[in-house]
Amino acid sequence: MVNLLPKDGIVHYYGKIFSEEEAAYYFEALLQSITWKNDEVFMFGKKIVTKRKVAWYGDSEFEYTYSKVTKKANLWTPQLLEIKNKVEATTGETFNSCLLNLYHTGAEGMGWHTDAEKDLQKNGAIASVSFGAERKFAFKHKITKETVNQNLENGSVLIMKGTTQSHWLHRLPPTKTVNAPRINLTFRTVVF
Ligand SMILES: O=C(O)CCC(=O)C(=O)O
Ligand SMILES: [Fe+2]
Repeated sequence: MVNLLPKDGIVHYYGKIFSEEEAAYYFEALLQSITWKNDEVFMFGKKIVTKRKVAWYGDSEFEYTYSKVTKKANLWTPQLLEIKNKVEATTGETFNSCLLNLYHTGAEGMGWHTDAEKDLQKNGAIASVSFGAERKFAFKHKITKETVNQNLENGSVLIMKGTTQSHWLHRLPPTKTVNAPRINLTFRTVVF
């Protein structure tokens, strides 16, 4: 499997692991069954409510601090467990929690960041599953500013592991060329 990063981390793109039918089914099922909430984050010291919707799920109703706001996870739904099982079987990694993001249109994205919150296992693998509109995902090296791009297809999975979060930022750039919605799931390992 080729590493998308030239150094300082490992990113594997598996491409589509779900068929078009499975991806369409999961997109609709997640849209309906997940308890979506507008995300509250701190930016420049001010609490802001994002347009993007989010939800946390996991093995237990643990509390999780993300961008300075503490949230409580929901317990896995049947579909989330099916998706998690498929991702674990494909990648050989295991996960105990998942952050879901719902981007209503290409106008919504996520700025440059790392997934290195203190509750996350250090250098643990993070699996990113995408359903719905295809979007560009970008990495930028913190020191050299090198960038790497990957289109995240409907029903695909991408893994970030090793020292990726220490050396590379990532983002989902907003785009004028996409109007359709997208659901992204990032499976993670939270340390209790
Ligand atoms: O939507 C995406 O593809 C990226 C999501 C992400 O980076 C995150 O939830 O930390
Ligand atoms: Fe992230």
